[in-house]
Parts: sequence; structure tokens; C-alpha cells
Amino acid sequence: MALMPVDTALAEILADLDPLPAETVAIGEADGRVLAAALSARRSQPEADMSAMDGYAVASDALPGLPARLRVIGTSAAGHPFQGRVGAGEAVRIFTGALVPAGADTVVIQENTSRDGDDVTLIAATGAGRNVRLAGFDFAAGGLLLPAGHRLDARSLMLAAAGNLAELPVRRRPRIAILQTGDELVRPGDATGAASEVVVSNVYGLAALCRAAGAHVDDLGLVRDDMDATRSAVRDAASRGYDILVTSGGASVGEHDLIAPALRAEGIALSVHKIALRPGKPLMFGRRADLRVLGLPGNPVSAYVCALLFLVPLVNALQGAAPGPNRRPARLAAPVRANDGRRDYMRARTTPSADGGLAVAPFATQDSAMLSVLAQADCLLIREPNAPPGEPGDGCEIIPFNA
Ligand SMILES: Nc1nc2c(c(=O)[nH]1)N[C@H]1C(S)=C(S)[C@@H](COP(=O)(O)OP(=O)(O)OC[C@H]3O[C@@H](n4cnc5c(N)ncnc54)[C@H](O)[C@@H]3O)O[C@H]1N2
Ligand code: MOO
Repeated sequence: MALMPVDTALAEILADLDPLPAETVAIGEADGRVLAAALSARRSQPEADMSAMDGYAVASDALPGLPARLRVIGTSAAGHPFQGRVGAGEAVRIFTGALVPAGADTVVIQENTSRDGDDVTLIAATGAGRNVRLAGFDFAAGGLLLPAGHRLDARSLMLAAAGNLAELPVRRRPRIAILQTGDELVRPGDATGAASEVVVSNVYGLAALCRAAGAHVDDLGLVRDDMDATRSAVRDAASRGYDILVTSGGASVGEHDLIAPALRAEGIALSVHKIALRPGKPLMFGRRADLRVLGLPGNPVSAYVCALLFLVPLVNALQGAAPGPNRRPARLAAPVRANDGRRDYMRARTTPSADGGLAVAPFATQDSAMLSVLAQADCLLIREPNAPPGEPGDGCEIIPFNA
């Protein structure tokens, strides 16, 4: 059977998908959430012309020439504006963040003045607007601050707060359940030294990726290689209102690989099963009503790569965010062999290149069980199906892990 191309599989996984409902959260709780609607400013920033420096507010067109001796008629401090008007021959002592008084259009920094009782002498020229932040220069009331689908981060939260927004409309967090299958599996710390044991690693990486993408994740535990146990774990997860059920292991073709038949037996129609991908060929995807099921291979590197390529995009899309992952251009730092018919995502490391871009070298060992190599890698080097051999300096594309 021909393997499904990676892009077809992703399109299938993201097909017929409406973002989850919107909910309102306090701005202090909104880090990492995705906006369900565009945010408009509820005030202008600043509301009125504001000083950017400590000094003296004056009318630039009424300065008599330098040095100019002016009468200080009052003070404007942040939160304590001067109520009067600045006229010819006058100045107002002003501080950073204070409103520029009526009549003044510029602020002379105090380093360019000398103070003598109620008078101040300006010793440097100034021009209209100098050291003044005009009303609305950052943003205006009613103006667009952030678009729907934007993932809130430190910078956008500061912007929303400055726009006087205390509560933000965000998409509900996708709820994800993770099952790991295999008779050989034990939890970290539980390995007894028995040769056949394998310590589970997948759930920790998958959960970290999903949580970073805004999901709520439940680790539903380990399932033995037994049809009844597998079906009952799937049935239990399906009954608990999750948006996504992720399985790891049991995806391949051996007698102990029970996930596909168990999912089918539980009424989950598989629209993806085996794709032209390395690592991750046995990936499967199916749906039953609103439950989406992603069956990942058990090999840890395969599970991680499949999560990056399919699970995280699904989590993003359910929140109305761009699915990703984004590719970046780079240049090969080492030769690569011709590729076969599967798209290859090679574990690789980048270094800055002479032209200001990135040079990328794949690790010599690409086994899909090697977590040490995955941990040292900082990106995946993409090799298209049937790509010819590549030489150092050739253009290529990568998926950075910390994009
Ligand atoms: N005859 C064939 N054999 C295999 C094929 C194939 O096409 N024909 N595909 C290979 C490929 S590609 C992959 S990838 C693996 C994936 O198989 P499974 O999804 O069935 O994975 P398992 O057999 O359950 O486990 C593989 C490996 O990973 C370890 N494992 C499993 N779960 C975890 C976990 N949660 N944390 C850490 N490690 C885990 C497991 O102990 C095995 O060592 O199949 C190839 N075979
Ligand atoms: O494609 Mo498997 O995913 O070799 O490890």
C-alpha cells in the first residue's frame, strides 16, 4: 500500500475543524492562551501629551533666544498635572510621565538648564515636540491591538494591559489524554534492572509539547499489550470528554500492535495510517464525533517528531492559532545522502554561518530510539522524498526546536 504523504496526512488531521469555544480569562491568567477575538484598545496611550524626560515644559515658539531666562510657574509630575497654561517667558518644572501643560509643546531636559530660585535658564536649543510623547502615539482608543488567533506572550500581555483590558477572550484549552502501551514499560524510577524493561519517556515529552501549546494534559497511564485492556482504556478515555486522545506504541504491524484494531473496534474511523515519513511511518489518525485520536509510534524519537509535526499543529488549530511548525532556510554544513521515498526529518544541529544564516549538520546516527541524539539536536533537517544527495553549502530547510 502506498504511504500517505506527510502534507496529506496533516491536511487530513486538520480537516473539518472548528476552533474550541471562547471563554474569558483574567489578564493575569492569560499567558500562553490564544485570542478568540481581536483586541481593541479601551484607551489611548498616552491619553494626552506626556513628557518623556525630566526637565522644563515650554512653548517652543515663545523662546526669546539662548540663553533664555524663564519664570517657573508650577510643577507637573506623573499623576499630578499642572492645571494652568504656559505662556511666553514661562516654564513648568516637569517630570517623566507627567502631562505636558497647555501652552507648552516641548520639554527641555534639566541637564540643558540652570535653575536659580523661581527662574530657569535654558542653555540649549529645542524644537516643537522634542521629548514629548503625543496623545495616542503608541495606540489610539478603539484601534486594533492584537488579532484573533494570536498567542498571548509577555509582550502582548503588556500591550493588552496598557490598553485597559482586564479580561481577555481566549479559546478553551484543548483537553488531551495520553495512553502509553507496551508490556515492557515501567515508570521512571521503577526500573528494577530486568533486561526487558523499557522506561517510559514519551508521555513526558508529549505532555510538555502540548502544555507549551496551551493544552491541558492528563497522563492516563500504561496499558498492557492486550486487546481487552487496550479497548477498555480507549473507551474510558473516549467517555471523558477529551478533545484529543493520544496513544503511543503498538502502532506497527506486529501481533502485539493492537492500537489500530482496538480503535476501529471502538468505532474510531482511521483516515490516516502509515505515512511517507521517517521517523514516524506508523502514525495513525482517526475521529469519532468530536474526539480526535492520534496514534503515535512507540519509538521515542518517532513519537516526538510526530507530536511536533501533527499533535502540536492540531492543538494550535483547535485554539484558532496558526498550526505550524514553520520551516526556516539553512545551508548544509555536511554532505547528505540521496533520500528514499519517505520525507526524512533528521536530527541536526545548527551553527551560525559566514553569510549570517544557519549552517546545519545532521547527526551521524539517526536511529529513532536515540534520545541522547534528540536531546543534543536543536532542529530537524528536512529531506524531501527522493531528494538527490546534498553537498555542504546547498540550501535546505529546517524546523528549529526553539522557534
Ligand atoms: N515489520 C515491521 N516492523 C516495524 C515497522 C514496519 O513497518 N514493519 N515499522 C517500524 C517503525 S518505523 C517504527 S517507528 C516502530 C514503531 O512501532 P510501534 O508503534 O508498534 O512501537 P512499539 O513496538 O510499541 O515500540 C517501539 C519501541 O519503543 C519503545 N516504547 C514504546 N512505548 C514507549 C514509551 N511510552 N516510552 C519510551 N519508549 C517506548 C518500545 O519499548 C520499543 O522499544 O515499529 C517498527 N517496526
Ligand atoms: O519510522 Mo520509525 O518511526 O523508523 O522509527
